[in-house]
Amino acid sequence: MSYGRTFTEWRAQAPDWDAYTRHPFVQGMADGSLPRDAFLNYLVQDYLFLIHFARAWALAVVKAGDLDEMRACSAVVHTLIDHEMALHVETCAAAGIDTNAMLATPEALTNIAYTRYVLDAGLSGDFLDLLAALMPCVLGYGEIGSRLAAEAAPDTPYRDWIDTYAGPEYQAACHSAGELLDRAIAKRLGNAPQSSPRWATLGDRFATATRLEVGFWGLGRA
Ligand SMILES: Cc1ncc(C[n+]2csc(CCO)c2C)c(N)n1
Repeated sequence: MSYGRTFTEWRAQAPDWDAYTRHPFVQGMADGSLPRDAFLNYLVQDYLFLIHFARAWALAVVKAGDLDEMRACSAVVHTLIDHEMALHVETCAAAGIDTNAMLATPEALTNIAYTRYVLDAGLSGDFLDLLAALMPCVLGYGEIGSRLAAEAAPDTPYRDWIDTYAGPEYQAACHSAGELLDRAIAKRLGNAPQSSPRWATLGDRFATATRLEVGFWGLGRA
């Protein structure tokens, strides 16, 4: 599967991409062996993660260079707050964890590290720095979702999670994000961005965010 040219190149150069998308936590969702408590720990942390991630996409609206970029980024803010977080709220509610309990849970250090890294990429850099740090999250889950939809055990209890990220709405959002990235790169770095001095730095940001994703799965310990 492909979510655009830039992503394909950065992905190939991020040493931890497979450690992220094929993490034991992910394989545990696929075969159903992941303990429920581990999943719920992850989901509560992920709820807190998404709050700051929505702030980062809102910062992307501020850092955008034209109305099309603003529209694309504000759509992600909306999707995140009104759709993606609903999965977390509903799944946790079914396990007796309400939103107040989720909000009262201290953020884990690896969670703080990840979201604040992304926010700093945007605050200290420009739109491209921020997009490079945002992409592993969006596109990695797209890749995981569509692989698990094909490979997961039919009776895995994590079917809702898989369906959310494998579904046509989320996959369409991934294609839009990949296009947004390709257009943003072409607009600022031209048609041969690999020869820009910024290319390596942007790839490093992508690789660092990928590393932070690997750490995030570690939060799902029962
Ligand atoms: C640690 C972590 N990484 C990635 C995602 C997935 N995700 C976060 S924001 C976003 C884009 C808008 O839907 C997506 C897909 C997650 N939930 N948690």
